Amino acid sequence: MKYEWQQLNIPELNEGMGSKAEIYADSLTKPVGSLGRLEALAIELARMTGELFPDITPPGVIVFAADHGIASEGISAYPQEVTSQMVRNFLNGGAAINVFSKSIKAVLRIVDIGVAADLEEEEGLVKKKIRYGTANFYHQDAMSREEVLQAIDTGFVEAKELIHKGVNCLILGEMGIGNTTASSAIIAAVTGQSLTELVGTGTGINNEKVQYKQELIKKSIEKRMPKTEDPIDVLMKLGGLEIAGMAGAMLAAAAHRIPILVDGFISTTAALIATMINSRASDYMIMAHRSAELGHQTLLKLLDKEPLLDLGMRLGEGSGAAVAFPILQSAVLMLKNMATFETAQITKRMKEE
Ligand SMILES: Cc1cc2ncn([C@H]3O[C@H](COP(=O)(O)O)[C@@H](O)[C@H]3O)c2cc1C
Ligand SMILES: O=C(O)c1cccnc1
Repeated sequence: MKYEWQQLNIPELNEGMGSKAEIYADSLTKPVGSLGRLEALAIELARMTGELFPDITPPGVIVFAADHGIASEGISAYPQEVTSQMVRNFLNGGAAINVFSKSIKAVLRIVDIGVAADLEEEEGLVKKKIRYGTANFYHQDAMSREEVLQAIDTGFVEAKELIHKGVNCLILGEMGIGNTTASSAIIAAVTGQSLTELVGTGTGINNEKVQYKQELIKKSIEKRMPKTEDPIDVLMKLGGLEIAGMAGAMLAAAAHRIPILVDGFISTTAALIATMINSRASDYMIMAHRSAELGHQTLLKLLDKEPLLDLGMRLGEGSGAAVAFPILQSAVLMLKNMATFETAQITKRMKEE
């Protein structure tokens, strides 16, 4: 054991605080249960943080960028260079995640964990490149075992730093052309679920290409033979560096009782990996939205998690989670700032016969 996250002690949920939040929510000036899922969220957040009125601001958004060798098989609607071009866009403030991060006053970090191009020093760019993209997993392992460990650790350290700076809720995002292919492959390898339920259109490929993508993943899994129960082996065989980084960051958040707002298909794949590394990590995850990417539905069912939103989004970058953050904040403020029946002198619910 070389890395902190390999022997992580993730605290149990604080059930006592959850019960307190439940009782307190019923004392607020509204019919019992009338704020629906917001009430459940307030209880979940109390369990996670161990506080009745947790402060989940400021949120932190870490976008990990990395390339995928499998992109050379033509499984994306966009070419590989879009990854590095989008990193520049993130740094210039022009991407969707910039806009949404700003509106929730998030601390935003962009991490080059494996882009297949040299990026110039620039303010806001965290340069932690482990390699210039993964290898094409149809022909060879995506990376070495040590590179997987380094990538997870990079995410872990990055998230820990943000948490020490005061970030109280964590959103992970990614940029990496070809990463829906890596994600579908990972989920198929781990769950054995049929590829027809896991492979979608990603950035917008046609049906013929989707079939080719399925076939390519099937053959690659047969060739690489990832060890189903070993998340490190799965990442080593299939990639990618940004998925490993996101998983590491999730582990850091869980260890610090920081709620994780999970974005779409790629983020949830990282959530699956983090949960395989440490099953308690899942206790600290709230699924922000249902991505329109086909496999996300299947994955959410497997993880037994219900997302907050369903807006037909299929972007990644952490965008859906950033859009969902105000819902979490509403849940916190409901509990913290509403009057109780007692303080507002309102007559309580009648007893039924
Ligand atoms: C301009 C642009 C911005 C993006 N932002 C996120 N993605 C998303 O699309 C990619 C995955 O889809 P596929 O597997 O089909 O390549 C990832 O980079 C993901 O973050 C983008 C894709 C593009 C083209
Ligand atoms: O849901 C996602 O994360 C997603 C979907 C399609 C393309 N990129 C990301």
